[in-house]
Amino acid sequence: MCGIVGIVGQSAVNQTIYDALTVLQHRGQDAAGIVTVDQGSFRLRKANGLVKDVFETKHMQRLQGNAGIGHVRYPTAGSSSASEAQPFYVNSPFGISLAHNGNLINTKELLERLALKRRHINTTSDSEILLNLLADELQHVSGLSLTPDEVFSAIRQVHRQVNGAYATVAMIIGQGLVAFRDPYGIRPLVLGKNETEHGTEYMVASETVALDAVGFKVVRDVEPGEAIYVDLEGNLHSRQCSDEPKRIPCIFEFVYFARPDSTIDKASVYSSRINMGTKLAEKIKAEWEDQDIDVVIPIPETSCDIAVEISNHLGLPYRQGFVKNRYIGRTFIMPGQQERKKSVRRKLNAISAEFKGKNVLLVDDSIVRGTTSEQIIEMAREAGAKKVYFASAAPEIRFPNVYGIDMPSSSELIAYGRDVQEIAKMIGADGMIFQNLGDLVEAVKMENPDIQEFETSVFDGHYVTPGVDQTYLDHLTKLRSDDAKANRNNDLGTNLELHNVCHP
Ligand SMILES: O=P(O)(O)OC[C@H]1O[C@H](OP(=O)(O)OP(=O)(O)O)[C@H](O)[C@@H]1O
Ligand SMILES: NC(=O)CC[C@H](N)C(=O)O
Ligand SMILES: [Mg+2]
Repeated sequence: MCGIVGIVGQSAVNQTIYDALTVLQHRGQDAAGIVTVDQGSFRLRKANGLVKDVFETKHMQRLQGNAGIGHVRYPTAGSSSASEAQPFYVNSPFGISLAHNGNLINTKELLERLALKRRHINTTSDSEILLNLLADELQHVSGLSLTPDEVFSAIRQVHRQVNGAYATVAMIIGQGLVAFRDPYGIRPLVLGKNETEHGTEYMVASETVALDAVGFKVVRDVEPGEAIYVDLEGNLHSRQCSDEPKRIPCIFEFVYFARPDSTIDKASVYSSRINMGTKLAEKIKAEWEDQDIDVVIPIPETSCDIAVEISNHLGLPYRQGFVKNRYIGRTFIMPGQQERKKSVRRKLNAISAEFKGKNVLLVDDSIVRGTTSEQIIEMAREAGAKKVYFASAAPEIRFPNVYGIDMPSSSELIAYGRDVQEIAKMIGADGMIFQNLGDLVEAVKMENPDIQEFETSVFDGHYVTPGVDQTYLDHLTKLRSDDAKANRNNDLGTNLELHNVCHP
């Protein structure tokens, strides 16, 4: 997942974008970037690393101007090279800079189309393709300034060509900020505003928490297929640009990705997780009639809210038996399996008193590769647990994700080709329980009954966009499995790639 933000303000936006990116850091830890518009020029700083490390004072001082966009990256396409950090830039027409959360499917076809238009794509990033498609559609405009109609009809054409997930912000020099969400609204995008004595400031971001953190008020979600255009005078325009919009948000945002204090498509992430806890506790009660659990223990951090609810519902004590090292980030979104594996023990440590001689129920939001659960169970046993049960608030993940979560290969998923008993054996649990998909959907739907459908492909293999068939999935495995990535990164050597207008 990635985090995006865009602002048209009434005063300098560099610090606001920086602050917003720090609260979106959980969506991407690999790279960060900010572009601002200063007196008709773009200012850009992007590099691999966390927000706090990428932007030094000297960079912040350069990022002048009252409008800008920002990005935190978790790669799902292309490479981890710093040259693929975002925002990307093209100089024609106008000069456009773009940041993207999601993943495009039909990149091969789009690349061929762009080549015919003599547009050169310099990286392997799908986001650079998206930028060039938008640029190409804006190329048809005749005047020197853009009208909202022209912006919206360009985005309509982009929607017609692209298959995939894309929440996008783009800054067009001398014109304004453009933001759009794919026709299914797979990835989240929210609009906010701030009234100042000089006028209204507008902001779009991946999650509402970014608006809260910088003092903007949430206006509403950007609708699936909708585009927002804020011109540099600060006027807001919006239009539905998809021929067939349909709200099908990614359910994994609610399970894991988003922060609990965010609201997506009017559904609170926190309350959804509480509901997941209630549903899972009901299943535990129904299926484990003679359960002998002494204590419920979460696997920090995302599962904490869920575990509290399970303990309440089962009438069992809740204990924070694992201490989380606050200086280690999220392990699942780390780029390679070796690093993920190493980080679990650096991140979590058991408090023996909570395990010694007890039957414990460990709760996690999800089990993907099994990296966390396997090691955590080992730690619980080393700390003296008698029996270790394991509960997952999401169902078994058996299918690749193609919409912005880096799970490209089913063979890397621990639940692939295994039933619950086999998974329990693999991770060393004495008993194991997964949420039913229907219950997970219900848990989020309770927070907004108007959401008719969710993107649930990792659980059921149903892909909502065209273009995802076995040939595509095989191609993805070849391109992005952990082994493929490791080989590619070994080949990288010294970084000789072209970085567009990045000042070190
Ligand atoms: O089965 P796995 O492949 O290990 O993936 C699942 C685990 O990864 C995530 O935690 P992460 O450490 O990324 O973040 P968190 O601190 O927000 O829980 C998630 O919450 C699970 O604990
Ligand atoms: N997770 C994401 O949203 C990734 C965005 C884009 N596909 C990239 O790899 O940079
Ligand atoms: Mg976790």
